[in-house]
Amino acid sequence: MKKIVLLRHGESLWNMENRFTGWTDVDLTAKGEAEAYTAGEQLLADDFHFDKAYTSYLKRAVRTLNCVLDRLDQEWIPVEKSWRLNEKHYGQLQGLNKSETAQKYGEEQVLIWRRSYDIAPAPLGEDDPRNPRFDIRYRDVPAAELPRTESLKDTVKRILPYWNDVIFPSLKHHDQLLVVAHGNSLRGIIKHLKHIPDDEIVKLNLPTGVPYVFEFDDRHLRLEKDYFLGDPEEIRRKMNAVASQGKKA
Ligand SMILES: O=C(O)[C@H](O)COP(=O)(O)O
Repeated sequence: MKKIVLLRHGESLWNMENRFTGWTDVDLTAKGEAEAYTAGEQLLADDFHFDKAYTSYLKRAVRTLNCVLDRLDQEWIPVEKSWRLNEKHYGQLQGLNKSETAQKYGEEQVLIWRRSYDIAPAPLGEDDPRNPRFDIRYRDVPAAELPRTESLKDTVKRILPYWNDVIFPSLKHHDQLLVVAHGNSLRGIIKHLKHIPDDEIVKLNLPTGVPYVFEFDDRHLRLEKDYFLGDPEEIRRKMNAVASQGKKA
């Protein structure tokens, strides 16, 4: 049995402040770091030995991965970072408080911006200093590929080449892979893996710091089952809390 574990980073500063984050590079809170260590604990208890790990260019994911590997005493494994695993770009919403945005534009509109498949928030201006083209870390990415906003559909389109050409094929010669990324970039991968229809994906809210295991058969790499590690009640509570971030108060 081959396994890929998907893990959303632990709580970030802007998760705590309930702000749209996207490509903004904010750090973990102390709680987020503790969540990452707890995820490591759960993976240790289930005897995971990863062959390779993948993460984004954003420190909340990188640091979560480091905490997990530290807890597992598997810091030596190869790690590959890709901008393609970054969070969905939230355009002009980045930095705004989600509840205040719901008060201003309505909860329904915020739900569309957060969870619809093909509607993107307004883009950052071409000359906005937050435009990724001004950020040195993306200097090797062709300018035309750098987003100034994204729908989940756009995010999936940018992730899939990396998933299909790099991550998934490496399962052929590895048994266990770890992918630490973000709420929406992982929703995109999960949609692809489980063939979730466009209008169903709106309901999926990924909790921070909870390992999500996908098992594949050895021969054909067909998805056999998927499950979260941890207490189902606690996971449900965390998922509901994520869903509620877009409510008025
Ligand atoms: O970018 C963000 O704000 C979070 O990582 C995910 O936010 P969401 O749950 O509002 O999509």
